[in-house]
Amino acid sequence: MRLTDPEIETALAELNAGWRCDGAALHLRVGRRDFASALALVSQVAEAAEAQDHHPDVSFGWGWCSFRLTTHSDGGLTAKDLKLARAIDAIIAS
Ligand SMILES: C[C@H](O)[C@H](O)[C@H]1CNC2=NC(N)=NC(=O)C2=N1
Repeated sequence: MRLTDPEIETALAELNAGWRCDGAALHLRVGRRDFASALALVSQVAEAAEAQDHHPDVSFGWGWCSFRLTTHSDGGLTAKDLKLARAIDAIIAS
């Protein structure tokens, strides 16, 4: 069940700074010290995604990671994306 725009707005306000919504997906880009640190974050997020059976699209390189969350089976944003975004926020804050 796709989220409504008000639900998305509320969720964005509750998530940590940095998440952006393009309507169909949530986007977050974070900096890291180097390539190994970026890969370590990707690995931590991958673990959470596997645990939730809900997966981000991921790009990363030396000093940065980028996550894109959408529910492919629903063609847009759902509560599953918010749950994963919260998990990613917690990993970044840890
Ligand atoms: C069968 C399995 O539950 C589905 O393929 C899951 C896997 N991870 C997923 N991740 C995302 N982002 N969207 C999905 O629709 C999705 N579906």
